Amino acid sequence: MNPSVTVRGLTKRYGRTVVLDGLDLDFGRGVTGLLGPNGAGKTTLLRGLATTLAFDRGRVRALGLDPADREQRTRLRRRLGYLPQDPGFYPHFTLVELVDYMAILKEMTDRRARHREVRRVLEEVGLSDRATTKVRKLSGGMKRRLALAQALIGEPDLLILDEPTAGLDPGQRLRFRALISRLGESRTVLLSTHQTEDVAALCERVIVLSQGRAVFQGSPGQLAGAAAGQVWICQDPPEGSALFWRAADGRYRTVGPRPRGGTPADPTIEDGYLLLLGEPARAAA
Ligand SMILES: Nc1ncnc2c1ncn2[C@@H]1O[C@H](COP(=O)(O)OP(=O)(O)OP(=O)(O)O)[C@@H](O)[C@H]1O
Repeated sequence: MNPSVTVRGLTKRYGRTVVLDGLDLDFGRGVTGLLGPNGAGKTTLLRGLATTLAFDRGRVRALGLDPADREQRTRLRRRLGYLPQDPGFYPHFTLVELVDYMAILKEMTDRRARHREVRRVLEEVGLSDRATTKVRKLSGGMKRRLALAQALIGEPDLLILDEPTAGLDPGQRLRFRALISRLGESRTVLLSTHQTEDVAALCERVIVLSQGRAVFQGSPGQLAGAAAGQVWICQDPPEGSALFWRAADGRYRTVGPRPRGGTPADPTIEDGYLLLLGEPARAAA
């Protein structure tokens, strides 16, 4: 892999709280998923890579550019699209006005080309029929789609998406997955999510962040493989396991040491993730 983004020793503190703790990462073209528990530092990392926040220490190279250098940061901004966790759009703008305004901020000065681009990105996210609706009248899922639309302006080489599928209905989630995987064919896409299904469906690479460090970097298959031989199905609630749940077929699923009467099951990404973060041990404590 020839990485489009390289991160070395990245550190960010808020007061005494260390949020990113000497983070090292590499990822390249295609879709990379960023998983991690609440507060792991995902949004902080994405904000930094999107150049809206300065890190305290460490080095980033994105598309061959150094965001710590003012001139290179401007060049990088021209080539990146960012979907923030909470975009906070102007509520009284219509969708078309808002996306047009974002396109102006992205230095699209040719009016006709800009209007074409605004129509294109609204079409991409299925919001063309809402073009003249005011932002404040959108549902949560529609606002998410609008947030993706503005990130797509100008066909950026690097897309940084903070929980792009949060709040989407199943049909839209599928549509988003198709769009994001298509974008990943020719660009570098980094997306954070709490949905392991999204990672399985979309990502060729996954990074797990915990307490500001990357505790896993590899393929989704490798993450699932980390739980091989540690996932069990039982007919009855497993004795001695603190973390188990009843599946739809009425049997019990557990991750960790083999419970009495447990038969092995195929591990999923979620199993690998839970084990990696020590969730079974935490539940037992
Ligand atoms: N502006 C800020 N000032 C102070 N602390 C902050 C600020 N932004 C984030 N934090 C803290 O930094 C830590 C990491 O937050 P961050 O939003 O990056 O986590 P996250 O992995 O994206 O979490 P989530 O999955 O809940 O979105 C948290 O402890 C959070 O409270």
